Amino acid sequence: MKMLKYAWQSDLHQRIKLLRQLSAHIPQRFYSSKIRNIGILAHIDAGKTTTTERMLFYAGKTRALGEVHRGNTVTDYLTQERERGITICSSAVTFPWNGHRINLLDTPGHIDFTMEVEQSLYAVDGVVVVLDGTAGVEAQTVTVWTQADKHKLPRLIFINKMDRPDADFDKSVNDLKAKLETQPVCLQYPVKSEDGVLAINDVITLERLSWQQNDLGRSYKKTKLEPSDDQRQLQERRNELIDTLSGLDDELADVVISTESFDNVDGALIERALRRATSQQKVVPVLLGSAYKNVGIQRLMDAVNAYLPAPEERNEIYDCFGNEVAAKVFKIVHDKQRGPLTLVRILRGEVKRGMRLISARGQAEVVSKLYEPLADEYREVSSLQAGDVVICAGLKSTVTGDLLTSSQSALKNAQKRLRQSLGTSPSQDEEDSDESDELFALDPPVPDAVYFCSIEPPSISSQTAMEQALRQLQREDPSLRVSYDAVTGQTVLGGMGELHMDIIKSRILSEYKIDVELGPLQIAYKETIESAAITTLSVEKEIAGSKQNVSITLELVRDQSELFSLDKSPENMPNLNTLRPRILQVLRKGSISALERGPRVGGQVVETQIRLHNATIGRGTADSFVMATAAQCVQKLLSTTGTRLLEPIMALQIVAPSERISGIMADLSRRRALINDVHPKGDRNKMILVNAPLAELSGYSSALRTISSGTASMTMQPCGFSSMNSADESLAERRAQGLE
Ligand SMILES: Nc1nc2c(ncn2[C@@H]2O[C@H](COP(=O)(O)OP(=O)(O)OP(=O)(O)O)[C@@H](O)[C@H]2O)c(=O)[nH]1
Repeated sequence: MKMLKYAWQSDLHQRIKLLRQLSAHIPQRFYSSKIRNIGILAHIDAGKTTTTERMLFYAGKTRALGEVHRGNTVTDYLTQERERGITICSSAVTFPWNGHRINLLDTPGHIDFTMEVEQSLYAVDGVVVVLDGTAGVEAQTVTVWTQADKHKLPRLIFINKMDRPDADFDKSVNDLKAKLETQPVCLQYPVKSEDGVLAINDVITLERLSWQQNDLGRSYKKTKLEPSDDQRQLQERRNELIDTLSGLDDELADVVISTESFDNVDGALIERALRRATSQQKVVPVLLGSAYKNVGIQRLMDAVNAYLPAPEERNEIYDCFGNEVAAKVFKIVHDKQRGPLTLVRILRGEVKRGMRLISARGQAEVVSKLYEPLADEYREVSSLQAGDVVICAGLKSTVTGDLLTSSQSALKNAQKRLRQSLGTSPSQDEEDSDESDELFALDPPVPDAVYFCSIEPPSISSQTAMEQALRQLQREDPSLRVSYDAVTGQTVLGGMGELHMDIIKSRILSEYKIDVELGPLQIAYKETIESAAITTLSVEKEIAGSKQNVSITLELVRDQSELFSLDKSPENMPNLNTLRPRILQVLRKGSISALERGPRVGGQVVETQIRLHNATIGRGTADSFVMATAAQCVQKLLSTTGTRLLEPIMALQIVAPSERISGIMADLSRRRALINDVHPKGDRNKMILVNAPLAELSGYSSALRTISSGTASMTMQPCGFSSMNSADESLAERRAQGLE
């Protein structure tokens, strides 16, 4: 079975063997219009894994149909995934289809793993978004859609679960327009027989497609529709499709104008126009089916070949790199013998063995070896081209999400061109890494941690090994935060949720053989100052016979534009002008480090700017002393001025029968929730859109089940941080101290 599971496999050979199936292994001469690198994205439980299973089956890659509820699917291969019936880490499968090779990444739909989805998008050229036909566009659909937007990825929609009696195709299509503001073009419509069996009317061919169930949907019948109301309606829909496309495509428009009729437009011409319009993201083709009942999957695969772009067709957003090398790290895997292997999608240029690559963060690395995963062996190669996915050995500090280029100047030039194309003004301080990162905007944003917990090794002797494991895991998964609490002496993990932490724990056990203990999960509050404050700290010490002397004046102000700035008032400028850039960097680093842990609950201090008024540094004073004094000065300011707590807020979408709504709302109001909207959803249901503090939502899904007698469904995702009243703050503080 050919598949790629690049997340947790410890055996290098196995991993490479599987990796070869991603597009990288296609030698340049075959590497062409016949490859499709696609991602499959959806809200949790929409049916991605079931759809992928069918694709593998019909492509002849598996002999039996895997089912999520039986725990025997190909892509959900981890014990945790199979037990829980959900996808946790991206996995990729490859299969041939009608002379093409489709490399498909199945991504997690659970909110804890949004970062995983984000990384995968750097490796694909197009996306299939799966909707649950009974639910339409859901919360996580909007999230993944926005991610695909950011990557400018052409998309297809597959409206799944159309076998279910409560599925509503038109509602899902309307949702696409209303909630995703996209232009869907329906290539198919559902038809159901009297006994509820799903078939599909094909708009382009005017055929009815009916799947045979005695061969698990391997074959399907195409019947030309005889003149009838159905046929006329479908013809009208075909005309509408041509009309829409001819407004977007010159070739089609020319034919329509010259023949003065829609009837003479053949299917191939429509498909070509559709391909161009999809690639340019002017339209999104919509298909439908039922993965579970084996209906419609082959046509979805046909559509992937027909309408989603080949790698070579989708590079324009990386034009800012010209002919220079640009490559994106989308996954790091660790191998015991060979160390970190970096999976890279080459966006522009050619990556060569021995090449020096620079990350957008300014770190230089040398690619010691370059592998093209080919045939049954991974094969060392000397170079690979744009569009390929390759494995680089030797990159030591690169992290998932890094952008690599061939030189600092290539990076700067690309940044300049990107700025121009984005229409943003040049940075005043080109050296300021925070700012250039922001301008470059090619790094995936790392979501804020909303939970944290302590992590302890089984014995002191395995502390170093645990720290090493965490460092490696962090390179792979930037949404995992690791810090050290100097007060308790504990290592602290920050992350996206309970599942995220659980997975980290089980990875440390399975991959590093350390049985770590996690402390209770706690909410990751942030802190912010209430009002501006200024202070001067002068420290003088003798260390190893050398006199250390620093006097520094810092101010804290409420401002989230920059973390650190210079007070450029006339009285301070003469002093600041005497400070070397290196010393400024040291002062900056030291004072910013103190914002990592606020005085109240150890939360990150945000929306706070440190302003340097002046600094006097004695001759021979060590940088480390300057840095520590700057940090101390900020700590002093924070504890004297005091901070307010900010708590993580979750956005919830709750759907329940109308008669249950009042009970749910009453419960929500006890949870300090803010109801944003309540609107009808279908004939019998209502949807509540609400923001509520994470602290009030512990065990909420089971509470909701009880209140609604199991009739309500819910999604939630982090939507920012909000201030709290004093009573809630004190409660949070007591909880953080373990007093509640
Ligand atoms: N009736 C019906 N059920 C389906 C269909 N497709 C999937 N399901 C069921 O829906 C549930 C979720 O399916 P999955 O394939 O795991 O969904 P997913 O999107 O991969 O879920 P995550 O990976 O956890 O995000 C399973 O119980 C499937 O059997 C369908 O077409 N019709």
